[in-house]
Amino acid sequence: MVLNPVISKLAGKLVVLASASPRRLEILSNAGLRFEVVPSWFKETLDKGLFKAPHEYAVETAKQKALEVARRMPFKHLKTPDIVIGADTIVTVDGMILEKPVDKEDAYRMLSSLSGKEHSVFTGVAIVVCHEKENEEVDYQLIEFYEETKVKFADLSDNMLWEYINSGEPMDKAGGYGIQALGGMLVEYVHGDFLNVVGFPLNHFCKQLDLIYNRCTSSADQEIVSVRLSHNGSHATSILTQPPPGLPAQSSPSPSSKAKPNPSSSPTPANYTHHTQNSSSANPVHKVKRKSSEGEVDESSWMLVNSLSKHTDDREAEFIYNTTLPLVTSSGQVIELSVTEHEDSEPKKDDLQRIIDLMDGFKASKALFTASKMCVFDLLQSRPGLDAAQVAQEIKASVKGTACLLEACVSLGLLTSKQRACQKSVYENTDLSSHFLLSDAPFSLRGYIQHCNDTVWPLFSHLESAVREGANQREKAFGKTSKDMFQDTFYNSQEAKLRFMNAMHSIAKVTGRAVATAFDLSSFKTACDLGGCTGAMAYEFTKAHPGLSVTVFDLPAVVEMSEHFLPLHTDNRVSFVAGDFFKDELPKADLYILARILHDWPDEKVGILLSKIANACTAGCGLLLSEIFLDEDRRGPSRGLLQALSMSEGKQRSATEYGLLLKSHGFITAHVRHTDNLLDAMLCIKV
Ligand SMILES: C[S@@+](CC[C@H](N)C(=O)[O-])C[C@H]1O[C@@H](n2cnc3c(N)ncnc32)[C@H](O)[C@@H]1O
Repeated sequence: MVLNPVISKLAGKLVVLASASPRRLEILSNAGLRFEVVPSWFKETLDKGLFKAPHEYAVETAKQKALEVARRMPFKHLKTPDIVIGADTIVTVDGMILEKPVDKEDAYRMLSSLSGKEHSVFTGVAIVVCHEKENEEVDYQLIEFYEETKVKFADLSDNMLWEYINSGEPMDKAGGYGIQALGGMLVEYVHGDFLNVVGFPLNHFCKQLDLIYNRCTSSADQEIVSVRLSHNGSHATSILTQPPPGLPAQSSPSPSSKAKPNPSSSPTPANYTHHTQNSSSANPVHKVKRKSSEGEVDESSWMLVNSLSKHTDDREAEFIYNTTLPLVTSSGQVIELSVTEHEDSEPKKDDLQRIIDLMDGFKASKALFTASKMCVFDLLQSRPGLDAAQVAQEIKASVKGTACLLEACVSLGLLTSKQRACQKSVYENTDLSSHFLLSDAPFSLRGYIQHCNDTVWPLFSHLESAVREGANQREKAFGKTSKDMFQDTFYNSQEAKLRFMNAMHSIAKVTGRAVATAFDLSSFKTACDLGGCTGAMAYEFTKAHPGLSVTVFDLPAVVEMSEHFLPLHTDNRVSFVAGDFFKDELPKADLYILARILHDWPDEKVGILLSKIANACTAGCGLLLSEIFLDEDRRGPSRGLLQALSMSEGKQRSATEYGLLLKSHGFITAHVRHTDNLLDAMLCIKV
């Protein structure tokens, strides 16, 4: 009997259901589970077209719902739940996903498409297990799965359909029917879990809980370690309760950890590889096994918590190590994890390539910077098909050097080359260069590339000193002492200022739309973009929100140059005000935007700025923060962590760290979005 031991393990834990569905509530309370209901604020607007299979959409929605509540509760409810359960039910028929009907006509369309046919009901479920750490940070461990049930509807006449629709029952139900009530009369048969159709796959859920709480060591014993899973150059992060026998933990064990070093085995480092294949099993599982010099370790050693199949690009996955558990979960792949130890094996080809790529990274960057600075991409856009000698003549460079640069750019995917009959290669831009490297492309990153070359590169060439001294290297890099990064480095000459503004402009144009559309801002009428620079971000906000006017507030040196960056069609809903946001009065607005501002400053300065914003705000005002949010365990993204290496007074922070800073000034985090663009975003509300 699975159920009771599971339920009793949850006694005394704060279990939260991130759903307002009365049916889910009933199913779980009938099972004896004690929980709180905190409906998720996550808007179910994921683009269905982005998912390969319908269940992936349901699982992702469930995950986002649960994570939103798990992240909100410590701030809004001032308590951290032990587990948060999110679920999303969808109906699919003929390749279409049906959710809740918006009106009666929609219900009719849905129900008539189901009439006389078999359809699938998928419920995606996400269980977020929260581990609160001493420093108030919370680690989230995610278990996700789905259940599919097949349902066949009888042939339904229009009369029957309308009678059912007029009963009002379809309106809040996925697919427009409720099998547990009147809708049961429409159903000819059900194959699979009936409760899954009602809205929650109780049996599958209990099996998952059983695996977490009954068959694995207590969550308090879990040791979070990071392992790199190498598979075609990909990586994964794993959560282990303790390391496999013979394998040392990669972070120091907690006092309660049962991990013991195995003296007979070789020490670090270890390589992990995983292999994936599709499982034909109706109840898909992830199998994981370890190979080492001591032979294969029982498959029962590992429990996979998160589906690798979801992360086809960077294949992030989480594992819990456990000595007794067979295998777990979730969506359709069999994964085999092999562990080998360095002393016994040759380095893998992938690993070698990865190290070489890292070693050569700076050469690739510099080749890109140089080709961009010498206008190679602009030239080949206006005159495609030039050979090296012709390019050399145009860019006033040696033929030999130009040929090397062009060939390097081809190898980096920035140019293509074709051999002419005379054996000469001719060059053209690739789509990548045409999108991002031309001076006049809408998403041109040329300004930012120039900033990287002229400002970031010199700073990085003094990285060792920066690391030794823990101080910025602007004096070494630029030969001048500087107290204020903006006034003394970026704005100390007209040329430097324009270069910096160009860099900000190009990044804001590329990232602006994703930030501006990350949240529903329809309740705000006036916004102030603090440190809004050229106004590029502000224009994206006014484009995305027709009812919004934005005041760009920046230093006088910047505002006086803003007209150089006006878009072709000027927008009179964007205006500029000059001032210093640490000293001057801030323009009044309903919404304050801080895009790529706070990372430049230490907590103390951030405190000054936030208290000025808080004073300017009344309850209900918004603060939209956009930055690179570090992962909560500070293991990524490397873009943010690498940027921190050349930063001076400022620092990179996680969403939780930003949330806490904002909370101390009366702002409650309402939503966090990890956009698939360069910047993440957080919307906070003043209470
Ligand atoms: C890293 S840039 C970000 C620009 C813009 N928000 C974006 O996302 O593209 C920082 C901006 O803050 C402005 N800034 C720095 N110190 C300031 C101050 N004390 N008062 C007003 N603006 C300031 C800079 O001039 C610059 O435009």
